[in-house]
Amino acid sequence: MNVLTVDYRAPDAAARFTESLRTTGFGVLKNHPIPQELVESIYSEWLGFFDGEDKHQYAFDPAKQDGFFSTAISETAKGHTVKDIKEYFHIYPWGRIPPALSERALRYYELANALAAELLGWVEAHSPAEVKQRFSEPLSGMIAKSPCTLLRVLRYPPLSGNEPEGALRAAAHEDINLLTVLPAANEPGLQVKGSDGAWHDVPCDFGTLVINIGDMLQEASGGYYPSTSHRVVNPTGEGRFKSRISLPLFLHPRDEVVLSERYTARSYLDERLRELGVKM
Ligand SMILES: O=C(O)CCC(=O)C(=O)O
Ligand SMILES: [Fe+2]
Repeated sequence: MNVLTVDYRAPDAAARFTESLRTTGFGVLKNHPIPQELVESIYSEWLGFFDGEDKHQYAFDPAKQDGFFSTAISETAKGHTVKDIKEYFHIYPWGRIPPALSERALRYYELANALAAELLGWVEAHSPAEVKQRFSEPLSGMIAKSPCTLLRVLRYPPLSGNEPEGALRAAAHEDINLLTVLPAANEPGLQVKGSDGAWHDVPCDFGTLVINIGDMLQEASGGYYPSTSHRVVNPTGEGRFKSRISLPLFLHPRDEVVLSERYTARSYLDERLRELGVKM
């Protein structure tokens, strides 16, 4: 398992980054264009939000899927029975966002979206012809102006010691979407499963960006790009008393985008949300 950390400004960045995605499902970027002070201020203002009571006024809307998902209702990963130890807020530009937190979150949403479009261009340019011809349109076009792209602010609370047996911060899962952009979190814990079946720490130097393939890109590429299992393990030692904040942007194609002969983006997503138990 070799998740590469690639310098965004290096001349061979696109090729090396795409190679890392193809072999591991993950790639890490340093010297990327997302300002670290923006990420850090989002972490700190949302930590305050999760620590307060206001969040309960934003209870998630089962139809629209925006808003606050408490630890009591947060998802159970596909194939698992215990809930993850996490709470989170789903941000869509058209959805509810606490007014005091909206400016930075939306700025991040825009910047990370633009970077994701560029990275999808890298992926496409470095795909073999037989993979490229499966794409119903350019990958970057699939996400352009998509109202379905979701920014999730996640807060993994400190551990109380009363967690259910076997519960993890995030149980092993694959992401549903095309591509995920995830700034390194404020605490470690993210692991990816190798083809050897073992769990490996994803490089998480603060300031880097982690990018991973989701199921929709695996589907659209006929399996050429793997959507690999990953998880967030529980901290030990001093880390048990700390919250972990992370900020994945899940790049989702517009509903009508054709992923494969079997699925559009919408039909694929609906199937997966029903499996997660967060949609009827
Ligand atoms: O918190 C993390 O580092 C990863 C979160 C994740 O994998 C997810 O929400 O899909
Ligand atoms: Fe994930």
